[in-house]
Amino acid sequence: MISLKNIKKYFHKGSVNEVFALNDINLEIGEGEFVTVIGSNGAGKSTLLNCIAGSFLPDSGSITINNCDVTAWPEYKRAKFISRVFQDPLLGTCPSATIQQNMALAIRRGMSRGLAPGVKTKDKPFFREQLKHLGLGLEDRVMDIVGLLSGGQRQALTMLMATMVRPEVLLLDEHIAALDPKTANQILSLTRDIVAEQNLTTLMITHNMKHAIAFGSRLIMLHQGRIILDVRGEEKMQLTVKDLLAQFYRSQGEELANDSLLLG
Ligand SMILES: Nc1ncnc2c1ncn2[C@@H]1O[C@H](COP(=O)(O)OP(=O)(O)OP(=O)(O)O)[C@@H](O)[C@H]1O
Repeated sequence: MISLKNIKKYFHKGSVNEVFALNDINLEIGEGEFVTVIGSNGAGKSTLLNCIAGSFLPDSGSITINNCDVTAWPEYKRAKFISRVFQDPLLGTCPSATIQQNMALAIRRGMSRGLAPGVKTKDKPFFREQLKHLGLGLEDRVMDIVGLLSGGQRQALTMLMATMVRPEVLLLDEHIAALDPKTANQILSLTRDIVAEQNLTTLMITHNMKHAIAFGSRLIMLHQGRIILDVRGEEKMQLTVKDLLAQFYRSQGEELANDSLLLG
């Protein structure tokens, strides 16, 4: 479970370029909840994930994961709880190492790394079994250098590696945005299966409103650093892209109304 209380995050505070990226975020995410996160460019989506992951610390507020206050923890210390998959498939893997060397690193998540661990003979059948689940034939290519894989194959491997040791929290930062539509759908299905099998607490940023509605158990919309929509269950299932667009334009309209008030 994740709990964010009164999270505020500024960039360039006190300067003319000041940005209020997260404006008093309060969010409780229960164990196994799969939250899709939408919002316009600059709404604060990545900043929210960065604050949870510890990529940077909030200016105020607190973050707890499974009742452990991690607010002041640096990113590397939170890594024992959190796995993250980015838009760029290059970021989740070591491209110059083989598939099984990458998996050997992933299986040691949260443990002290020490010197290069190498691939243990006893782990090899497990790696092949895991790869087989992907249905991409990668189980027959364990000695291939990861840099040779296509973006989709690599992102599938990244998803596998991110969840081989069950994380308490899975953060997906537009993880399908760089893929063609067919591959994106395959990775989304894989995501849904892994999240369901392991009952993972998950946040997934997407710009695709259809995906935001179809996937996950809860949907939040951010606008100017605030949560302006938070729906789950039946209410989420009834949502349409039209509803989301209406909400989106309403938030933009309010902004215009405020501006006109100010200018008036
Ligand atoms: N490291 C940073 N330094 C300065 N400003 C930043 C930094 N990171 C984010 N911002 C600013 O904070 C605001 C929120 O950015 P963020 O990346 O969280 O938005 P987003 O919703 O993820 O947008 P997008 O959909 O375009 O990726 C933006 O105005 C952005 O310019």
